[in-house]
Amino acid sequence: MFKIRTYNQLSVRGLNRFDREHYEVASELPHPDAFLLRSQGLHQEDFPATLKAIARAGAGVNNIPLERCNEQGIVVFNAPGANANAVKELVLAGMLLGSRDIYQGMQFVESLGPRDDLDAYLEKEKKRFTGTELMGKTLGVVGLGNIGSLVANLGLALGMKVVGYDPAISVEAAWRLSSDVQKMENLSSVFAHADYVSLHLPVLESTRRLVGDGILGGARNGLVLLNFARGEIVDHPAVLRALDSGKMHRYVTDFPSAETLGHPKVLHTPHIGASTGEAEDNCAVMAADQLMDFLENGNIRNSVNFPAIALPRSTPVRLTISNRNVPRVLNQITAVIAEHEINIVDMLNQSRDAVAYNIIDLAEDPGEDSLAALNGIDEVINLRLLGA
Ligand SMILES: NC(=O)C1=CN([C@@H]2O[C@H](COP(=O)(O)OP(=O)(O)OC[C@H]3O[C@@H](n4cnc5c(N)ncnc54)[C@H](O)[C@@H]3O)[C@@H](O)[C@H]2O)C=CC1
Ligand SMILES: O=C(O)C(=O)COP(=O)(O)O
Repeated sequence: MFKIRTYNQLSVRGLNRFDREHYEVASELPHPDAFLLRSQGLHQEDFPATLKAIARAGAGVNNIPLERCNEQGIVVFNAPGANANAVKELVLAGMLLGSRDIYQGMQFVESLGPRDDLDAYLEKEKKRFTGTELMGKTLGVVGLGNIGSLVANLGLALGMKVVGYDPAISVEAAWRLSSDVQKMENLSSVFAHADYVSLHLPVLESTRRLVGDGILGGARNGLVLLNFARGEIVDHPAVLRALDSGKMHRYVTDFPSAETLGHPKVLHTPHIGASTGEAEDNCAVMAADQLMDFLENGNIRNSVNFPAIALPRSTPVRLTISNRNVPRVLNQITAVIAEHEINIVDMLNQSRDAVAYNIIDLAEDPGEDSLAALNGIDEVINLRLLGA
């Protein structure tokens, strides 16, 4: 029986992927094999010794202490692309909120009590809410991954000119991207060319407060900045300065902060980019399927800290071993197995940065002694014996 501890609201369709004969799935579950979660912050959380994997039913993994997971051999999965369309559609709403005074106009209408001259009054006052059109303007997209590539193509469909910047664009994202998207060499060029800039990059040490005074100083006047990525990517005091000076027209963000709340030119949504039924289903189903394949077969798909690896089962006895990625560990592993006179039927070894991972199908059960010897190899982080 595998135990999955859940956090946050997860789609029932995703949770139903786990067959309850073999999986116990609940919040507050002791001795879990895996966590399944959305934005729950884990940085302050101790990990139980039983924990083997964490599946993030979403894209961003800044809520998970990856360094600690690497040290403890915990495999972290995410669900790339599963909520991308939901975010793209909210960005469209954000662009319209930034170009037309929809929100302010609605607030104005709501503030009116019943009055006989309502029509005449609205016709007189509507000049306060004149906006601009998206067509013909330039959209800059920073980060052209699963979400950014959809947003860039959307901009073209709206009749915008689109420029983009991504220093490490993946081959799949490049295939998705229209050739009409103009490539920029750096972040400053995006801001120098664009009327609207939409951020779709992860928060990393290198991207924290990336959008600050320097970048904003070189931006086009009247910039609308859209942040549906993470609040930490933007230097909020710098954004407020740009709004107050008139350099920036609107800041539209899915990440409310104490600094930006209450500013009349900031439009906040409560981190709902991925909050659609469809995205919640897609994310939870993808995360659950990846977890099950890992727990049952040791295969790894869409991990953010371990290599991608999958081997069809060739025998009922499978060993998986995580080790530090240094020379001669594989030799030691195969030597221990040979010393115990067990035949290796099939095996696969992959590495990623400081970690290596092995799937080894054996002709017979290895027994306690050989498992202890394998565990005793200095560089082995952890080991699992999977039955049929
Ligand atoms: N508002 C919400 O509810 C949601 C927010 N997000 C946020 O959006 C981010 C992006 O999501 P996806 O597109 O699915 O991720 P992704 O991994 O498919 O794409 C991210 C792209 O950013 C690029 N990148 C990295 N550093 C960069 C830099 N310094 N400048 C420009 N590009 C850079 C990467 O090369 C990659 O192509 C997530 O990391 C998450 O923080 C994601 C989903 C929902
Ligand atoms: O997928 C992401 O990175 C998100 O920000 C979505 O977060 P959520 O799953 O809605 O809490």
